[in-house]
Amino acid sequence: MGGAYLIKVHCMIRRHSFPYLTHYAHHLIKPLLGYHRLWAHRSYNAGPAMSFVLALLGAGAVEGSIKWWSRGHRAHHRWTDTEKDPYSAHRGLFFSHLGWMLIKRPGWKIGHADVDDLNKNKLVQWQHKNYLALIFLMGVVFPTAVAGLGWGDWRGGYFYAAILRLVFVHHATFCVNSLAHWLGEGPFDDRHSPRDHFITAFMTLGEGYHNFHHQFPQDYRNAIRFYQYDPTKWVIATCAFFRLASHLKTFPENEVRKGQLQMIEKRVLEKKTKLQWGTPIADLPVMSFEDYHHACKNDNKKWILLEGVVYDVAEFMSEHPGGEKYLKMGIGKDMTAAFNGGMYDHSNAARNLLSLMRVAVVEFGGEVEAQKKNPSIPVYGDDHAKAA
Ligand code: HEM
Repeated sequence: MGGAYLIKVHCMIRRHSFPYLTHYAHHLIKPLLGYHRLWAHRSYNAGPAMSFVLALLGAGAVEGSIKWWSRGHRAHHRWTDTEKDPYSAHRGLFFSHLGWMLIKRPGWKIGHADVDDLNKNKLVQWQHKNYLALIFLMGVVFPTAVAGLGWGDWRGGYFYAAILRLVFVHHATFCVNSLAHWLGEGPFDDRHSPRDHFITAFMTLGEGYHNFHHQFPQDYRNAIRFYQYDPTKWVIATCAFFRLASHLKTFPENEVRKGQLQMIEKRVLEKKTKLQWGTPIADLPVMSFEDYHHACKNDNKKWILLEGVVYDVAEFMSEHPGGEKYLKMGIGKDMTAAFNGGMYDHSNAARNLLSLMRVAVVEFGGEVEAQKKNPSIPVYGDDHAKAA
């Protein structure tokens, strides 16, 4: 008995899954196209026919009227992650997903958002006034009738296209407030919770590039690269092609790149702070060339002067890949030229090694200054022939 029932369900799913899946995608995309990108963010303009269809089908998603939804969404953008954010991700994954609907909060606790433009919009006002009738018509009657009249499956239409579809569509759109603030990375700004991730994008038909979206909310795209999954953007672009939509807004690539590069810089900086870079040159004590020279000659310091900075090579001398001899020869002298190609043009790695050996800076900088001050001071070159 149970087995026969399962087989029947299986056959039904096989027979009707395509139209129901299409129906699901279409019911999900309508609120995203209309409520989110058209009315909440005004990321493009829609002609009267398209606006009307979006208002009707958007009501069928049973997520509130355009006005109510957009007000909440604009507040979410303005007050992201704060107490006044209606779906604050900081209150946990469950709260941002659907907990916010279960907890009764006085209206003043939710941050203010300007919806004057929507108050002036006749279609939005009409949908708001007739919302209850529209959700019954578009949320239940319409999908049931499509399946019933389309392929004679009234019961399937009611259960799959109306009720089950509502559950899926609700959870998918709720993921924009929950999963998209939890899973992934913040390539444009990581001060707040919105994140970019393909999985969220897949589940929400493109809304998962949420970090980008919170940075550039008026951009009609959520995904900016051709390989990223954003069917809602594709539908808007197609509508624009057929002149149903116009004035698609995009942020200048220059501004988008700036944010990305700043985040890359920030991450590089974070990694850099985990390494040792030696005492910054600005924090080193200053000494005269004579003092440097004197310390090496009389105090047995194993110091070398390069580009105006004194380095202690005592421990490194025996490790020097070029041999100990060259470093010994350089002690107490200015070896800038030798280090930079006069003898051997050192690598970046050699320069990095140097940073940990800093001792002091020499007044007036490098060898030229030193030579000018005291031409009798030996620099590299005088005894080069002897060393070689
Ligand atoms: C504290 C200062 C110095 C450091 C940290 C240093 C470090 C190094 C390092 C890491 C190398 C391996 C190749 C490379 O990375 O470029 C190298 C090679 C070499 N260095 Fe130095 N060096 C210093 C000073 C000098 C001076 C003053 C001379 C010459 C008077 C010199 C002559 C050479 C030569 C000839 C080689 C080539 C070795 C070979 O590949 O056969 N170095 N040095």
